[in-house]
Amino acid sequence: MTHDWTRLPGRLVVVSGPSGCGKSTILRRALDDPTVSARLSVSATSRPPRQGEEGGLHYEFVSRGQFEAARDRGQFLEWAEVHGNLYGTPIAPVIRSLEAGECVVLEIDVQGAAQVTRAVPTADTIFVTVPSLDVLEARLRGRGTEPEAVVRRRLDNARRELESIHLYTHTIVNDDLDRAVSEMVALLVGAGCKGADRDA
Ligand SMILES: Nc1nc2c(ncn2[C@@H]2O[C@H](COP(=O)(O)OP(=O)(O)O)[C@@H](O)[C@H]2O)c(=O)[nH]1
Ligand SMILES: Nc1ncnc2c1ncn2[C@@H]1O[C@H](COP(=O)(O)OP(=O)(O)O)[C@@H](O)[C@H]1O
Repeated sequence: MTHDWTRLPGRLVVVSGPSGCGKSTILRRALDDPTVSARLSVSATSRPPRQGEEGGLHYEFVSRGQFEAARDRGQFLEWAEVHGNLYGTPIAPVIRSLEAGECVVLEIDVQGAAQVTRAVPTADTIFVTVPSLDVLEARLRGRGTEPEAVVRRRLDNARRELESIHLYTHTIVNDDLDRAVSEMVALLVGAGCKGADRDA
């Protein structure tokens, strides 16, 4: 499916960063800010749900077979295998939002981000990083959502993901959370994702 993305009035923003850097925490707070108006795209994944994760809200949880069938029908804007699981952005809701002039945020990995920027060169890209790999390790372990082998795999991948940081137009170092959230809010507003409480 090819689309003329430049014709769509909405804005597309891509956010990436290694597992445990804090991108979900920052985005949850930034998207709640009244000066921001944006919708977080819900990805499909073959990863099993973590405790507390809800299908349709955090992800659409599907089997590997269901994911591959949807991918082969062209239903994803981008997709990638990350830490051994498949993840993809359903294309139809993104187009609907962009046609309606809305702002859509994709929280996706570096491989997916490269696919999106090839298809939609006008997309804004934000990389969330951490002050050091030790901090990343502490956050990932502190979150307590993954078994040891999965934590190790995610830390190994983090080194490779950090090599792509220069491909992004903006970077946020998530040291102090409040500051990182303020920076995300400013970048989203700057990208055109303005809420009603923001002057035009
Ligand atoms: N390419 C791609 N990556 C995704 C998508 N959804 C999530 N991801 C990425 O997959 C990675 C793992 O996500 P997840 O298992 O939720 O772990 P987390 O990053 O520790 O919260 C992260 O880098 C996400 O940004 C998607 O639709 N496409
Ligand atoms: N600035 C910060 N300082 C300390 N802990 C943080 C900070 N930002 C996030 N965290 C914590 O780090 C862990 C990983 O954050 P999360 O948002 O799940 O990361 P990601 O979505 O990038 O995998 C969570 O337990 C979160 O509460």
